[in-house]
Amino acid sequence: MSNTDFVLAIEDLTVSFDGFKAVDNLTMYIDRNELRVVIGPNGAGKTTVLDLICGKTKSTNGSIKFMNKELTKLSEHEIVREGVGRKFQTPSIYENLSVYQNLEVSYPKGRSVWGSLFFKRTAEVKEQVFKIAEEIMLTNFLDMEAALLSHGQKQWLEIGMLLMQDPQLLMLDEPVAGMSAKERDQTAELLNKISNNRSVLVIEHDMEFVKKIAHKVTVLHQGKILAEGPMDQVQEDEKVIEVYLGH
Ligand SMILES: Nc1ncnc2c1ncn2[C@@H]1O[C@H](COP(=O)(O)OP(=O)(O)OP(=O)(O)O)[C@@H](O)[C@H]1O
Repeated sequence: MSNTDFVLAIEDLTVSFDGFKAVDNLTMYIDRNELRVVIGPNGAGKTTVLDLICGKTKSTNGSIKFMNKELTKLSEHEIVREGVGRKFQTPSIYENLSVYQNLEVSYPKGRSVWGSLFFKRTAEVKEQVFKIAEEIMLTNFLDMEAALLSHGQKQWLEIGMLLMQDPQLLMLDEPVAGMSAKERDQTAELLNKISNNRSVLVIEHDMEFVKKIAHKVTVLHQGKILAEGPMDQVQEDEKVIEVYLGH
């Protein structure tokens, strides 16, 4: 396909594990600043789609273009460098470092235009740490050891660590699992803010949360798209009710 304005263009994507197609000829497009949620029953292929985008799993067939660049041939590290960030379900923060230090170590090395001018870089990193800490609601916790944060705060910190790299696409697998109702609301606000200037792709089972964040919803079933559109439209879809929402 020729160049497009989509941040992510997935076309005819298939991955087969010993003949079993976990993702089957999938085509989907994500716009700039779009917040897309992928829903669907267990085993539908949702996590596998994220694994394929971030290069953890290699496709059998098809194309994944991120800002018009083909990702399927790149390594996981190269894909991160292109600007794709992924958060897994379990937080992978440094428990014995402070919130500040966790954010600081996540700043990409060599990003600074000042190169070896150490003091300039330090100021630049610091500014970014404070900006992100405010975004993830942890300004008052910067000196706290990460181990002492609540479960929800740890999840936000990990989102913040990804934001330090300024990805153009952020992918999150069940970001509110295990969170309190208040933390879920705050996470919805956070993701809405984040998608003001980047695209976000979320897998989620919590439909109340999905309603609060999704611009559009893609329903996966047996590796294929069952339905796609705004949440209020998708939740009225008979096929979707039958295989997923009605359960
Ligand atoms: N590396 C692999 N090797 C073999 N089969 C796999 C592999 N990864 C995923 N699968 C299979 O592919 C199917 C899709 O799994 P996937 O984890 O993507 O589903 P999911 O929609 O994320 O489900 P859940 O909601 O339970 O997380 C499952 O049947 C799974 O067993």
